[in-house]
Amino acid sequence: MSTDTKMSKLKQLIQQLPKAELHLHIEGTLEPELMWRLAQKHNITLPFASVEAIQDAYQFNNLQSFLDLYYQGADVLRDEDDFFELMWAYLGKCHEQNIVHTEIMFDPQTHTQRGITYDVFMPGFARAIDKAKTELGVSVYLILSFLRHLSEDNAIETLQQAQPYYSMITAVGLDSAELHNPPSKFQGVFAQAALLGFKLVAHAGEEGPPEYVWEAINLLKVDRVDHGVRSIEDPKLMAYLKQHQVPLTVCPLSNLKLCVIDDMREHNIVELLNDGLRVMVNSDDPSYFGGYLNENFYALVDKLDLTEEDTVALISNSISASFLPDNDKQEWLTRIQQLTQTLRITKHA
Ligand SMILES: Nc1ncnc2[nH]cnc12
Ligand SMILES: [Zn+2]
Repeated sequence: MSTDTKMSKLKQLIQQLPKAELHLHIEGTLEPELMWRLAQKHNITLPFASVEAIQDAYQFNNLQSFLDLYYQGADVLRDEDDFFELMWAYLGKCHEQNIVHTEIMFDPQTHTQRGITYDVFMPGFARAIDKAKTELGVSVYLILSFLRHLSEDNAIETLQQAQPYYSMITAVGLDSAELHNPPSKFQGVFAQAALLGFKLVAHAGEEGPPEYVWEAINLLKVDRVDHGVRSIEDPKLMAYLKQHQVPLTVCPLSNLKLCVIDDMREHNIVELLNDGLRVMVNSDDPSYFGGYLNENFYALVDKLDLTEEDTVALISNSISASFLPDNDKQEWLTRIQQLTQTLRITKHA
């Protein structure tokens, strides 16, 4: 079989296998077309002359340069229908890409800080999630994510304001500008969230040092680390992550777009996988980074010679590292194995 045929068969396998996505910011799925349409709907003047000009502005040199545009973009989200449309568009993508389960982060403070309350965005999200469950068969958990450039007191207030919606929320998370905002700053609010029964995740080791990953584990007691790619700089941390099978929700196109790496060929995801860590592929902010989940996988096939075995392991990890109940995980893992046998590219004797 030629290399091209093998690569295209692998891409078919990626498309066809059921997958979970565990690191996705709903505000990061706002496509330029929807941003443009909502700006017109609400009479908002954008600093862009056209949809193409928005797209052209998506050139970043670090996390902060992206965050500036991302928070500005989110300003077009004003009423319940806007949040419905945003969520519904992403869940339609999930259906197209065979993402059967997704654990979605949302940033309440991005909205409450501009006077948009939980009573606006949560019902919009709920409507889209219910519709996707019945019409598309996509299952959704929500992760309330705190903005780490704001204070811990503000995070505590944000957690309290969410109280009427606790039953819709599975976990809390930590995102935004990582450097100079270490996990230790949020120890109190994470302890409160744990007492309330929420699962815990935090971005760490994206731009920040391995020390931040240690803090997320030891001080915040997270169940998963978002990104975590800089863990590779600390052998003791690598050994810990392997021993405890702490999931790292890795986002290849994001790392490339935000200059965490200079070239996809340098990405360490396959190395982390081969070192025995529980890593999987995610899209982070697909509208801004040039691709949804499958496009992230395709980039690895094209640039990192991803094998069939690696692919199946990454996809299986997306299920096993999810917050789904164990019996659901088992069903999906069995389904992945069965389908892999049927669709097998490399035939073994
Ligand atoms: N990649 C990322 N890192 C930190 N905060 C984010 N918010 C949205 N995407 C993010
Ligand atoms: Zn992220």
